[in-house]
Amino acid sequence: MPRHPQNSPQHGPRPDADAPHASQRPSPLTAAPSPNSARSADPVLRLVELTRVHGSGATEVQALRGINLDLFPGELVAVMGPSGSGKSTLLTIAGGLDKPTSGSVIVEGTDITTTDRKSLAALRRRSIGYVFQDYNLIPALTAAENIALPRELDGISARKARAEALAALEEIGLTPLADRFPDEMSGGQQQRVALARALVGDRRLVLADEPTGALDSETGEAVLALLRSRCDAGAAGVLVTHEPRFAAWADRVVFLRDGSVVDQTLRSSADSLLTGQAADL
Ligand SMILES: Nc1ncnc2c1ncn2[C@@H]1O[C@H](COP(=O)(O)OP(=O)(O)OP(=O)(O)O)[C@@H](O)[C@H]1O
Repeated sequence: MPRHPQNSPQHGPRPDADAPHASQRPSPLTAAPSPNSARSADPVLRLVELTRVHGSGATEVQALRGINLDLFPGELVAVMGPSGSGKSTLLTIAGGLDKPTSGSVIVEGTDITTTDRKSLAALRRRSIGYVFQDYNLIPALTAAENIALPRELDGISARKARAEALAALEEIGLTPLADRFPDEMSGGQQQRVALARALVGDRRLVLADEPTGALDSETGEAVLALLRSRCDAGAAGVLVTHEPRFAAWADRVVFLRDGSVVDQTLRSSADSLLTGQAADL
């Protein structure tokens, strides 16, 4: 079972109406790292002095300014910050979907900023699961086919890939939807299928860009529970979110502003987030 911030010994309760006052409970965001986050292990993801400049001349935007971040097995890190602070830019570069202007992105020991396109594509399929806010399922493929596709591209037999996809659907409670097309599913169902696609094949790095954006709160919690559960099983996850209650599932929260990390899980920040006082986030 995933550790829920409400019932985990390491995570304090969410800010429900009947919850104790923030000062009386441990903050989930400042709690000790997860037992799975083996700090002695090599990081799954390393961002080293990452910068990204979009455009040039008068339209130039410095989206990232020297970001450093290590993410270890078992860790789920939430990235928060105001609109335009660089969250999506950070995630797309970490996932190999965009290149930094300078700096390194090291995924399981490989610098993906210097690998050739073919190797990068293979590494992304093998090691990186990416969850988009708008699901990005292929409309012409069923749920099971969407999940199986990256595995088949990776050389797994169609039969094995389908078996894995069905197992993934069972894990997320969507077995009856295996043969449905995306337009025959609700937004929440599509997002869970997208998450299953990101997780299938034991990818060690899961990057999720506001995966709960279009979902009701109950479905959003279910998606977060899945992500948390995969991190508890040893993956490393990055979650971009505007929602403090979803960030409460994370081991650490990184706050971005104007392309720089301005804060990381300070108790005061975490508590004010959980009590809804961070008005500018
Ligand atoms: N392709 C692009 N071309 C030019 N500027 C860009 C591009 N992508 C992002 N930017 C700019 O880079 C900065 C960071 O954008 P980014 O989308 O990473 O922020 P964000 O924190 O994810 O914002 P939001 O919360 O609104 O999604 C912003 O000023 C944005 O306008």
